[in-house]
Amino acid sequence: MRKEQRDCLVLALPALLVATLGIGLGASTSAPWLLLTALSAFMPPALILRCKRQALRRDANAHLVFTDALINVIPHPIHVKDADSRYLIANRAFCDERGLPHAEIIGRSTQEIAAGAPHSEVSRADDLATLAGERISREQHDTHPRHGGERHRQIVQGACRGMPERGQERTVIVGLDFDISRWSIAREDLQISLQQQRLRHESTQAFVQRVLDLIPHPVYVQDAEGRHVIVNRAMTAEGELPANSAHEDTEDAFVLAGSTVLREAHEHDHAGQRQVRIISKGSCTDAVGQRVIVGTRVDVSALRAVERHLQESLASEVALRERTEAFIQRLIDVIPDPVFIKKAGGVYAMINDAFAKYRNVDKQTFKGFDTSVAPRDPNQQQSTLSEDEQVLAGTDIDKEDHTVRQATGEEVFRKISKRRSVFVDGDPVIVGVEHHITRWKIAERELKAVLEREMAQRLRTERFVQDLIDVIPDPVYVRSASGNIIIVNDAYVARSSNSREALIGRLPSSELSRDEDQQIIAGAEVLKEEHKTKPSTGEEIFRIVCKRRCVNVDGSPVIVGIHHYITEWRLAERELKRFAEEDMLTGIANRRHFTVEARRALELAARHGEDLSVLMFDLDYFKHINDHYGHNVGDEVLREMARRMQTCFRTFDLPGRWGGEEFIALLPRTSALAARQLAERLRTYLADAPVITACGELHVSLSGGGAQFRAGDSLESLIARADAALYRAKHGGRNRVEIDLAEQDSASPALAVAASG
Ligand SMILES: Nc1nc2c(ncn2[C@@H]2O[C@H](COP(=O)(O)OP(=O)(O)OP(=O)(O)O)[C@@H](O)[C@H]2O)c(=O)[nH]1
Repeated sequence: MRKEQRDCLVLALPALLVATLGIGLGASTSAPWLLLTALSAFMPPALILRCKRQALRRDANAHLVFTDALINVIPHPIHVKDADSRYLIANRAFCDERGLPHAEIIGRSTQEIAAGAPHSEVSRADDLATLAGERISREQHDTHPRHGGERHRQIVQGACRGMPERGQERTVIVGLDFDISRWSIAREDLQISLQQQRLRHESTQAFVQRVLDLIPHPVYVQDAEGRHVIVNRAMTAEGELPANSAHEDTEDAFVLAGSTVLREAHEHDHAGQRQVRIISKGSCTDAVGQRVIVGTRVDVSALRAVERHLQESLASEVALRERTEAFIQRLIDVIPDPVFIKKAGGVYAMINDAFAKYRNVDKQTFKGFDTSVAPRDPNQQQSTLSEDEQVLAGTDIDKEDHTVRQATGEEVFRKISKRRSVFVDGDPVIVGVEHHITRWKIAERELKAVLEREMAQRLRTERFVQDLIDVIPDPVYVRSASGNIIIVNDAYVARSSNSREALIGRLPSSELSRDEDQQIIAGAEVLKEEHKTKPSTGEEIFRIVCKRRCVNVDGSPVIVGIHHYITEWRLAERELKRFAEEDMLTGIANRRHFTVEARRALELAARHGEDLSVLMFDLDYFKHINDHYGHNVGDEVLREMARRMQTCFRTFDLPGRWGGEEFIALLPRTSALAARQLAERLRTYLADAPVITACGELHVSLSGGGAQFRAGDSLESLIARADAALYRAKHGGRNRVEIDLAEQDSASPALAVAASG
């Protein structure tokens, strides 16, 4: 017997033996045969056959011997006890187990055998229970009495009737003590393995449950009978599921057969709200090999609502875009110039009526890059495309285009502007406007011709004006409103130390002139005389300055000024005046000027009640000087007489030559006595200081007479009284002064004033 067969026999034997005992103990009357029959189930057929042949050849006693031999073959402890629990039969394995010889066991009771044994034995009570018909079958765990090893045993015991003894049959106890240590250990291992497998299964199930619970949508696992074996938390939260419809049952059958389901379900929830779910079903094999349905019910109501909203928004956007495009179309159609919107590659997105009319195309059907619109010249076409690329890159194009129509020869001027923009569909586009400026260009051309003519006319006018003012001998200039010189004539340049070019643009040097120019621009006129003396040369300059506001040929206000130089006139005038008022020989007032001034002084004196006196002088024996030294010397004496009069008299006195060698002096605010003192001062001065002439020093004297103005006096009467006094001085001996003192108040304040002067 091979080891595997033996192990199999060892493992299967207890169960079969128990079964055999259960059957045999109640059914057979021949114990050996019964036992043999029971054991035959565990024995090889050859052994059974041999046993049967031996049994047939021997008698009944021999059966017991055979039984002993037979049970000794069995490696497990087997015994047979009588009703008193004494061993009748014990096989070799039993004896070895107890460590006792067969002889020491047979006939002894269980209690005797077990006394002192560490392991427990079947008790007497068990035997009695067995004898009463109760079958004992229990496992026992103890320690081997000899080698101390741990062991597990299966104790099986039952009652068996019919054992012959002295012609009677008695009931015996048949027991089996089967070592199941290996089997028990294997069983424990199996239990542990099963426990671990169960824990793993539970753990896996828990993990699967947790995973499914994380899914926010309902997920379930359903077996073939329609029972939900797993549902996730989201599914549980939905409450009780409605029963499947017939259609769903059919659907589930297909799913279990391998189909998959993915469909949308429209339902209403408990609150009556419309729900949209995505139902997904598939099948798989579960851990125990059963086909199950795995289903999900994803609520996409919110997504569908968003989708519906998006669709509505999209439709609205499309409508808005269409309305926008229509508005843009209407807008650009209003523009009288050709307008186009072009995409990359020369594709026209939109054109207006003016563009369609100018290019002779149908606006509604015209789309894309039309060769009839595109330039016919390939080079020009390429140039246009290149230009469009620049515009799309961000470069603005502003250019003028001039073409001549071949058919009519008509000139066309256009101002083309192109800009980059973004169309309503988001594409970058070129917005172009072709502004037709033919009329303006032709008008400009004509205007330019007119302007050139006008410019020529203006140049001629300016030339004429320049020539005109150059004829004027006086300096003439034209200043702008801001004061800059814009035109000067030759006379102005001639009087200036600067060139004409240096003068043009120059501003007035003085603030006064600038203010005056502003007044003239405002409308004032200036006509004035200026008198200047050049510091460098002392040259006197007289000029009449005339300024007036005029309008230039270009329409701007200007200041036209002319400097009329009258220096010669003023000097001649001054000379004439001198001739009219001065004595030509002596330079003092002549008789006419003296008379005019004297009359005015008499009027003032009479009006203000002031003193006024007149002195008259006559050189003594002057004829002798003339005669002796000549008239030139006489003239020298006369000039010296006049100089000394100017020396002796006050600044407000007026000395004059009355005629020949006669002199006169008008003394305002001077009394007669004061006049005497002045006359005496002159007389002594002349008498004491000889006159130096070409003929040497000459001693000259004078005679003087004076009179003070009185009420009612005329100039003639006053001079007459002075002259009378002079006459008295002449006749009184000459070189003396006589004053007309008749009725003169010597204590008058006027006299005191004259004396102090
Ligand atoms: N050199 C010169 N002599 C003049 C001028 N005017 C008059 N006489 C002279 O003055 C002289 C005046 O002489 P008279 O009238 O006789 O007076 P007199 O000689 O001064 O004598 P008495 O007056 O009496 O002292 C004349 O001989 C005139 O010719 C003049 O402008 N120059």
